[in-house]
Amino acid sequence: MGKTNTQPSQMWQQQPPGNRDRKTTEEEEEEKQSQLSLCAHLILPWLTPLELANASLTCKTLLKVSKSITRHRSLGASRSFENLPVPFHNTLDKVPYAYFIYTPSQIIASSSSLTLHRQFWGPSSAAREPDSVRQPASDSVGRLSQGIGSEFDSKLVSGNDDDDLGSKSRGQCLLSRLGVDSVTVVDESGEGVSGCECEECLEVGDEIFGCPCFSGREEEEVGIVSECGPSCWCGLGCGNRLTQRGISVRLKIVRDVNKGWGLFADQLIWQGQFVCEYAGELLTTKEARRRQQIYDELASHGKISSALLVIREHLPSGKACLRMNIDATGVGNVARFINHSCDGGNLSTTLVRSSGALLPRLCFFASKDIKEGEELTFSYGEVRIRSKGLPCFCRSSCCFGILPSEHT
Ligand SMILES: C[S@@+](CC[C@H](N)C(=O)[O-])C[C@H]1O[C@@H](n2cnc3c(N)ncnc32)[C@H](O)[C@@H]1O
Repeated sequence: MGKTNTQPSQMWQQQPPGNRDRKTTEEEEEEKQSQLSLCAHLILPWLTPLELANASLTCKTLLKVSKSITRHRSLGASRSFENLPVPFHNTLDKVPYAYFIYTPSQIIASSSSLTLHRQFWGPSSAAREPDSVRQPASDSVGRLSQGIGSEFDSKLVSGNDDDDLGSKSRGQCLLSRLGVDSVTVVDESGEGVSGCECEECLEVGDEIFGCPCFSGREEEEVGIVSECGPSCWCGLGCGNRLTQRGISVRLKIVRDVNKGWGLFADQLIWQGQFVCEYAGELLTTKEARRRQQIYDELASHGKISSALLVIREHLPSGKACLRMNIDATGVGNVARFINHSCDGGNLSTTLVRSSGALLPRLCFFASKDIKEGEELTFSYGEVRIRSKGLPCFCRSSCCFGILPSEHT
C-alpha cells in the first residue's frame, strides 16, 4: 500500500524537467479551444453564409462550429419566431439553406438603402436580436402599430422630407410615405379604428358572435377580413384574431431545379385554413421602384430571387387606391418562398384589417384542401408579355410561360 502511495510522486520526480510545464500547456491549449468555441458560438451565428465559410477555413474549432450552425439553419428557417420549425430540404445540390433576415410581421424599412441588419441564426436560445427586427411575439398587429411608433420616433423611417412632420399627423405622414394614397382608407367610416369592448369574442360556427370588429362572410368574399386588434379589449386568445398567432400548420422549404426554393405543405391543410402572412419591409413606392430596378437587373443574370410584392386595393368608392409595397427579399418570413402558379395555385390572398392598426396585412389562406407534400402557390398577377420576362415553370396546364412582373 505504502509503495503504491509513493509511486506517483516518485514517477513525477522521474519525469524529465519541463513535463509538468508541458501538461499545463496542454491544459491551457484545451482551455483556449473551449473559450474559442464559446466565443464562436456567440459570434458566428451572426455571420452571413460567405462570412461563415471564410471563418470555417481558419481552424478546426471554427469549422466544427460553422458546421453545427449550418445544420441548425437548414433545420429551421423560422428560427424561434414561429410556433413551428420550417426546415429546408435539398436533394439537388449542396445549398443547405437560403439566407435572409426573419421578421414574423411587417416592418417599416428605411428608404435610404438596401442595408440589411444582421440577425442571430444559430444553435443558441440566449441570442439577442438587433433592435431593428421585432422579437418573436404573438401579437403581430400590435407589433406593427407599435413598430410604426417606435421606428418613427427613432427616425428609422427616414427620408429627405422630415420637415413635413409638423404639418401632418405622424401616422398620416407615414402612410403617405408608404405609398398609401389616402389615409381615409383606414378611418373613412370610423370602422376598424376603435376596437371592441368584448372581454372575449365568442366564435359560434364560422361567425364571431356580437363582436363589431368581425367583418362577416360578405367582406371575406371580396378578400378583406376584419379582426380584433391593438385597440380592442380582448387578448390574443380571442376567436377573432385568427391570423395573429403565427404559423400553425407544418411547412417545409424544398429546392426545385427551375424555381429555386418553394414552400410546401408538410401536413394536410384544409380549405379556408390560415397558412401565413406575407411579412417583409413596407416600402414607399419610390423605394419599391428603386429596388425593383436593382432586382430586375440581378434576376436577369440569375443572381437573385426577388420577393417584392405590390398590393393594390381599390376602395368600394372607386375614389382611392391603397397601394402597399412589401419587400421580403432581404427581410421577410417563410411566405417569401411561395412560388407563382398561372392557374392561381392553392392559396388565396386576403387583406386583414385589425382594429387600431394603421395598415392591413396580406395573409394567405388555403383556397382548397392541400395534401401533405404539395407545393403552396398563388398567382403573382396578370402576365404582361415583356421581352425580358423570366420563364415560368409552374407546370400548370394554363401556364403562360412567363412570370408576371410588376411595372412599379
Ligand atoms: C417570392 S420568390 C419565391 C422563392 C424563390 N423561388 C426562391 O428561391 O427564393 C419569387 C421568385 O421565385 C422564382 N419563381 C417563382 N415562381 C416561379 C415559377 N413559377 N417559375 C419559375 N420561377 C419562379 C422567380 O425567380 C421569382 O422571382
